[in-house]
Amino acid sequence: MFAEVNCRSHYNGKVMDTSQQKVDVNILLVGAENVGKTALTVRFITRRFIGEYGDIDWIYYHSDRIDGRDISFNIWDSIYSPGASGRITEKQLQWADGFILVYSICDRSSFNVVRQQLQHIRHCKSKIPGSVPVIIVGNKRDLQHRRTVSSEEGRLLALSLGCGFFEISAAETYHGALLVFHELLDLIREARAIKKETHGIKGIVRTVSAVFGRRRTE
Ligand SMILES: Nc1nc2c(ncn2[C@@H]2O[C@H](COP(=O)(O)OP(=O)(O)OP(=O)(O)O)[C@@H](O)[C@H]2O)c(=O)[nH]1
Repeated sequence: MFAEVNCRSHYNGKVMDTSQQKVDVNILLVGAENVGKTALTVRFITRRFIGEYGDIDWIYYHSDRIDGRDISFNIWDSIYSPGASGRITEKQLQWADGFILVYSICDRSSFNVVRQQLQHIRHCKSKIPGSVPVIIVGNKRDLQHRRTVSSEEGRLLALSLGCGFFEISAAETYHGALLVFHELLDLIREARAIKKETHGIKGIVRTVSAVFGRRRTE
C-alpha cells in the first residue's frame, strides 16, 4: 500500500535513492450529508465546482508531483449514515492513513456529527501508537449570512484534539481544497516518519536485550 522505502538500491547498475519513489496515501472523507464532501474532492482533483453531485460511495484516484515526488492520492468519499459514531466502519478505519472531517458552517448539526466522528476515530485509533492525521474542514464559507458555527468553535475543536483546521468554500475557490489535501499529506508523512523512528528504536532495544539476555544465561 505504501511505497516509500528509505534505502538505496541498484537500478541499471547505478545506485538509486529510493526515497524518491512514489508515495501512496489513503484519505477518508467523512461528515454529514450535503456538507460538500464530494464538492471538495472534485474541486481538488479537477479544479472545478460542478454544483450537483450524486451521493455514491466512491474512491477517487489522483496523482500529482509535489516537492519533486510523485504522490498518489486515494480519496474515499464516503456516504453518511446516521448513528453513533457516524458509522465509520472498521474497514474504513483500517484503510485510511488520514481523515478529512467536513461540516457546513451553516449547519450546526453537521458540526456535531464531526465532533462525534472525531471522538470515534480517536477512540479506535488510540490503540495504535503515534498521532492520527486529521483535518477538520468548515465548508460553505461563501454563505456567511447563513452561518451558525463560528470560526472560533471550529478552530477550538481542532486545537483541543490536535487536528488541522480550515474554513473554505469549495464553491468559490480551488486554493482552499488544495491547502486541505496538502496539509493532510504533510501530516501523514510526519506520522509515518515518527512510526518508522519508533520501530527503529524498538528494534535496537530488542537487539540489545536479546544480546544481554543471552549473555546472562551463558
Ligand atoms: N454555497 C455552497 N454550496 C456548496 C459548497 N460545497 C458544496 N455545496 C453544495 O452543497 C450540496 C451538497 O454538496 P455535496 O458535495 O454533494 O455534499 P456531500 O457531503 O458529498 O453530500 P452527500 O453525498 O449527501 O453525503 C450541493 O448542492 C453543492 O452544490 C460550498 O462551498 N458553497
